[in-house]
Amino acid sequence: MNHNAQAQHAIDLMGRVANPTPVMAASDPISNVAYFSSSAANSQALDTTDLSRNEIRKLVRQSRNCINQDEQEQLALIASRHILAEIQASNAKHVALYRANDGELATDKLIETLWQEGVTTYLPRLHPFREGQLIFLHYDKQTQLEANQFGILEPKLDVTQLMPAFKLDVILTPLVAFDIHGNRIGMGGGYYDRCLGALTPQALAFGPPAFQALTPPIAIGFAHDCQQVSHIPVEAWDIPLAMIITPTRRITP
Ligand SMILES: Nc1nc2c(c(=O)[nH]1)N(C=O)[C@@H](CNc1ccc(C(=O)N[C@@H](CCC(=O)O)C(=O)O)cc1)CN2
Ligand SMILES: Nc1ncnc2c1ncn2[C@@H]1O[C@H](COP(=O)(O)OP(=O)(O)OP(=O)(O)O)[C@@H](O)[C@H]1O
Repeated sequence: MNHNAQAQHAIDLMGRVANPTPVMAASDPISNVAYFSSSAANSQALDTTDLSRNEIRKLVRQSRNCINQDEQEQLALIASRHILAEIQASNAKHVALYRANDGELATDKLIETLWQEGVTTYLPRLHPFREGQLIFLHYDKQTQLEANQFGILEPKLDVTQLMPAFKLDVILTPLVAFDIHGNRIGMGGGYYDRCLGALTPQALAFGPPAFQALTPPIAIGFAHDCQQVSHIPVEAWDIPLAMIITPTRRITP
């Protein structure tokens, strides 16, 4: 991609995007973007009372896959603008993201903007031999990507590019469904559950003394509005997200 094209993306993300019309305007302290309030948002969530995790997964995956390409692009731009404001406000310098799959909110323009803003970005890769675990590798425009077993692009394995997860400032977390309390259901592999579970203050307290002084990364969910559900059946291993950003909502449980 040439320099002009990148600059165009930055303009798109920083300026061109139309704000959604809020039902209940709550002024965002970070930018002048208005969001629905979290409580108003819950009344629009899909009623998932009595549904299993697999049933919720199936329904929500279907609904996010129904969003057409044009709308996907617009929604990703709007949500990217919101998450960019969060990243800048928290002064995060090392941010893990994901490459979109299965109707997830796209992150490609967000990533290009982060590069321009001097933020270092990382992508997850399935651990080469520890099943169910993720590693994070540095990602810039030179990084070679390859598809994993699920068809998701991830950086080729290069140990010089490894980033320990506890050194990240923000982990932008993909998810299938979320609720107002920050609970999430993912694609079903338990990858992010294990990763976030190892980064809680309680987990870090079991590590060497230096780990106890660490500030764990902030896990922020990034999702379409249609991925919000009324109830998530919570399991013992679930780690709630600190924040969820959608094109119209900023949920802080
Ligand atoms: N974009 C993105 N990257 C990600 C995740 C994610 O949710 N989104 N992950 C989050 O953990 C990890 C990958 N986890 C995944 C788990 C299952 C499937 C999946 O498509 N499962 C198929 C069944 C495949 C099979 O049985 O072999 C399916 O459910 O249809 C995809 C990703 C790491 N990278
Ligand atoms: N911290 C953990 N330690 C061990 N096993 C775990 C842990 N977290 C999840 N698992 C296992 O992973 C499996 C999948 O979990 P779950 O259905 O919650 O995944 P998910 O949240 O949908 O996926 P992901 O986190 O990859 O997006 C479960 O059977 C569970 O036993």
